Amino acid sequence: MSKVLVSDPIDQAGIDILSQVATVDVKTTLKPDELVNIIGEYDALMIRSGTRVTKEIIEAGTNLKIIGRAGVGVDNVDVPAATRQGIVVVNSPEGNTIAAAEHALAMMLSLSRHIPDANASVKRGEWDRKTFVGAEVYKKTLGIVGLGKIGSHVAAVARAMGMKLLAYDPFISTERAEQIGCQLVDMDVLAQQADYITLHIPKTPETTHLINAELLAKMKPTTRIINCARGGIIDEAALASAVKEGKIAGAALDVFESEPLAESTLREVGKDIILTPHLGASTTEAQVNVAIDVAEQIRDVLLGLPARSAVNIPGLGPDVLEELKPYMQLAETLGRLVGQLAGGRVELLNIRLQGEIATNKSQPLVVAALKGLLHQALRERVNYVNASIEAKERGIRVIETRDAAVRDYAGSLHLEATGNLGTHSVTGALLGDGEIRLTNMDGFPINVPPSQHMLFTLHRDMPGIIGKLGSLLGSFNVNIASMQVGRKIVRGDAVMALSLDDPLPDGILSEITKVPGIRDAYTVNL
Ligand SMILES: NC(=O)c1ccc[n+]([C@@H]2O[C@H](COP(=O)([O-])OP(=O)(O)OC[C@H]3O[C@@H](n4cnc5c(N)ncnc54)[C@H](O)[C@@H]3O)[C@@H](O)[C@H]2O)c1
Ligand SMILES: O=C(O)[C@H](O)COP(=O)(O)O
Repeated sequence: MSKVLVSDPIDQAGIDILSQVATVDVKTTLKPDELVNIIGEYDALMIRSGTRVTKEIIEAGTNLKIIGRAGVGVDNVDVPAATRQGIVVVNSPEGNTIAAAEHALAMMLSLSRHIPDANASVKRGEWDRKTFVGAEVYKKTLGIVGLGKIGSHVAAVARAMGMKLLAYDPFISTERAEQIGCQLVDMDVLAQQADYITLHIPKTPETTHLINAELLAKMKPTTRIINCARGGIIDEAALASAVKEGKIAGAALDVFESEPLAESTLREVGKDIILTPHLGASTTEAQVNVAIDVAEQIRDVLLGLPARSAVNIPGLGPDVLEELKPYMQLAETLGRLVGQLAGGRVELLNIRLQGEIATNKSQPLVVAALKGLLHQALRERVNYVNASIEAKERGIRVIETRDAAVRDYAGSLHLEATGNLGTHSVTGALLGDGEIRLTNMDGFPINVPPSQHMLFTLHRDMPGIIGKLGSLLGSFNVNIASMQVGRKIVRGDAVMALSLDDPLPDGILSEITKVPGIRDAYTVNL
């Protein structure tokens, strides 16, 4: 049975799902070196933001197949190291969206009305109404940095509260921003005009210290900043000084450059800075959502199925996966087939995507074909995660063409591999019921389902060949399950595709090519 390590607190709903397929160990107080020492035993690791999954941990995780982040941000995982090792990294892109958006809104209102300090003062026995005079958000301008899932929900609620909305997000269209009721502006304009600024962007090299002393200096003395996205997007020292010196009115932070927050000037500023311990996703509802979402993906991957929210499989989002799922197996099968026909070292793979799969969403099919192609050399070391990297490192050039014209099938895939031993091609399609059909090999039309053990011959179309081949296979005790000949002209060249019940014994291929009229023979195990 597989083993899963859960190293951060996860809702029981997730543990129950994992327990269907694996032994689950929950150890939420491990130090980094303890994790390095035990990770080798596990097939999967499930975390939140508390566990830093470093390269060292990943390299020690020799059995790891998947790292599941029960939340959005994977900045605590060395994703490139995981990718290199073929470990799929999944997250829950939407499970805590509402929780994080509501926390940002709660922070905005709490900051405006000094709720945390007013509450503390009453609890101390005081009744001070003068110190805690606040500000209304109605008719104020909210600047939203990052108009993704969380930013958009914040926008909808803030709009209903009567706020005017500006947004900075270089990756979304003006139309999309207008739909959400936001005016897109650049960061400087947002800094100058907003009364409230809320951050909903990932932490990247471009966003690190996006809010710095220079930008803070452009803000109004009444501006308040909320960060429920990631620590490090704001320069904390510059922010603490700006609030202390009255250059801006206040800040509410849920996330910090280093967590847990150690000694910090942020703690010393008083009622105009409020701090929460990374609580954005900490609602009962969000924790159930993310635990189920990620545990289901871990379960699926351990069962050999694809994950719906893998962050390190190019282009494979849940909607795309749904559309392409039936074709992924076809692409991988054709990749395995053409790789074995080509034998030796493949240098060039031409892939033609035809009909309904000729879209810009079909990149995962190319990855699946590469995974199949490399299977012969790398076996289980190659997967959807590292297939493209492995192909590149082995010098395999990939040329993709897409042709939307529908031919005999709604969608078909053609692979041509060129290597040091020559060029071979295969075409395949799906029948209405999703069954795979091989429809062409090396330019010869065929119509056969793939099977585990196959034999292909290139021969002259002449009487007696089929009988001789059948007798030869019989003499080696190999049973033929089905057989088909494909030819372009009568008595010209032809291919024969045979499905066999057993693998071909060693040495039989050279016997087959001795049969008069048979020029070449290829054995394939799918
Ligand atoms: N505090 C918490 O507990 C908590 C909970 C959930 C999410 N988060 C964090 O919130 C952030 C947003 O999450 P989301 O689900 O909305 O993500 P998302 O991917 O849906 O949206 C992020 C948006 O940021 C934009 N963006 C990227 N780089 C940018 C840049 N340089 N400048 C401006 N915009 C940029 C993107 O175009 C996108 O629209 C993430 O950092 C996530 O980790 C925090
Ligand atoms: O990226 C996220 O999903 C949030 O930061 C939540 O982090 P958490 O799972 O540790 O609460």
